[in-house]
Amino acid sequence: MSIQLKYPALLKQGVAWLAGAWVGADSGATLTVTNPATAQPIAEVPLMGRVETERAIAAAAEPQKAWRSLTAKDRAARLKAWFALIMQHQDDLARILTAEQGKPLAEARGEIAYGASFIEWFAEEAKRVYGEVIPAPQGDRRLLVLKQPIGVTAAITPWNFPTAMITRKVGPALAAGCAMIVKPAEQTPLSALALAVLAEEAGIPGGVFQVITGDPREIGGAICDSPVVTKLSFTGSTEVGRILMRQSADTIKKLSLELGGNAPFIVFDDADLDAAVDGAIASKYRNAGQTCVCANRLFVQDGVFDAFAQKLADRVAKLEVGDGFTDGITQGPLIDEAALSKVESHVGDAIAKGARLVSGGKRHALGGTFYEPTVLADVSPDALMFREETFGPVAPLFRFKTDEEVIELANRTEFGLASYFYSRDIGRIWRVAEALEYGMVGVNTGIISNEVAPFGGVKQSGLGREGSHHGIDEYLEIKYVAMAGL
Ligand SMILES: NC(=O)c1ccc[n+]([C@@H]2O[C@H](COP(=O)([O-])OP(=O)(O)OC[C@H]3O[C@@H](n4cnc5c(N)ncnc54)[C@H](O)[C@@H]3O)[C@@H](O)[C@H]2O)c1
Ligand SMILES: O=CCCC(=O)O
Repeated sequence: MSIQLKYPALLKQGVAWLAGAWVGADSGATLTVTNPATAQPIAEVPLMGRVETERAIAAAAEPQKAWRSLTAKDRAARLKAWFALIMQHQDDLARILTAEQGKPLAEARGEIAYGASFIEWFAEEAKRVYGEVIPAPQGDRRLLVLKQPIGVTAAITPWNFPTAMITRKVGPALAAGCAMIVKPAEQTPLSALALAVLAEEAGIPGGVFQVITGDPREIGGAICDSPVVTKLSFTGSTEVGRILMRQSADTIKKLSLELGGNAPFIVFDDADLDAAVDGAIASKYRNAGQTCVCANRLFVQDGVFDAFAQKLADRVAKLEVGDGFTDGITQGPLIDEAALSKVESHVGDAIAKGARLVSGGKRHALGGTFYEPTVLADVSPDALMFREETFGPVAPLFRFKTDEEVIELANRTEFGLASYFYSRDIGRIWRVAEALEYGMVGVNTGIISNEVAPFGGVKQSGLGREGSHHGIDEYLEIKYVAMAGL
């Protein structure tokens, strides 16, 4: 299938970006990347493993030293050049993203701009890595705090945001003076490789940014085992996050883990219901519900439950499902058959436990991995979708009566990534925002992500923060220098 690019060099076939060269796997083996909307193959990428990963790690060590020796201003200039190239090729990058991931083209364009914003933001932050001078307890001393790059780093990223989940890591890593090896998800490596094409054009040295594709266990194992890699940043499921954390124990690697969520979306009876419906549509159905910060459980207060359910169903009926390349489409396919089966089983389980189907509820007539945008009412807290991320276009509505009850329900999960609520009572807003055990809280909004704010979770949703001025600290070590005898 041809993706029809203005700049066809962005679509790499059979090669990955290792040690400043476009190379295949040693074995010559490849993985096929398919379009989830059509099940048609798009491209082949190398099936690399441990040996190629070890080569990439070795190839990063010396270039990282040279990169960290550049002035922050010089690193910032290369990152800004990269940002400009990404935005110049926004349309092509969006087409590659839609082809391999399935999201509607308009959403893919949005992801490219969102992804690029992390490169621009951290280009600026590179120049603001300040140290400290601490007042000393002895007169002959001066106590200094320096911040230095942590060294060679690695990133393992998911398929749901094939561009932004990479740039949110590479931006701060390179700004801080680190090198980074990226392993994208098997389903969506083409966006990562396209970023590498533009990084090379922006003058980012080959060993400083590398993209290797292939076997997750082998590549992840080699990264975790390596004492040269001092930091691993992972975005993906909590299950794989746990594996990587265990594997990183022997080398005491610094970790950033952006893991799964189970976001509550609470509508109180004093909410602006139309605004709450807008927020629910944005939060729940973006990327067909395949977002770690997607509303997973919608709690609606008794007095407005039926009105909210009706308004939401009316809006859901207007969503257009189809191939992301078709004009007007607002919901693409799910990524694969496993994702579709999970959604089906969650819906079946909720209905078996007493939920009422308001709209949707089955595979879409288009076939493939398309699923109807779905609303379920009066879902029981015993349902699977109360405990697990559904990761699909299903809005389960749970009924509640009091603030205390909903806060307990919202916090009854091991996850703690994003949460949302709608209310116009300022006292309630403060109380609920403080009581929610989540890393992020959206008040009267369903969209909270941007490059200037700290993104991340508490509990088993992960460790560390990405974006904002905090994001660069994940790639810096603090060094204390005591200067005595002055
Ligand atoms: N918190 C966040 O910022 C955030 C963002 C996006 C997605 N997510 C989460 O990611 C999940 C969906 O993404 P997914 O299905 O791609 O997750 P996943 O954990 O299956 O895969 C993520 C990445 O890990 C790799 N991987 C899988 N097994 C591995 C192993 N044993 N060793 C090393 N690498 C391995 C995959 O190849 C992929 O690159 C959801 O749970 C979602 O909530 C979280
Ligand atoms: O899926 C997780 C990332 C989504 C976001 O950055 O808003």
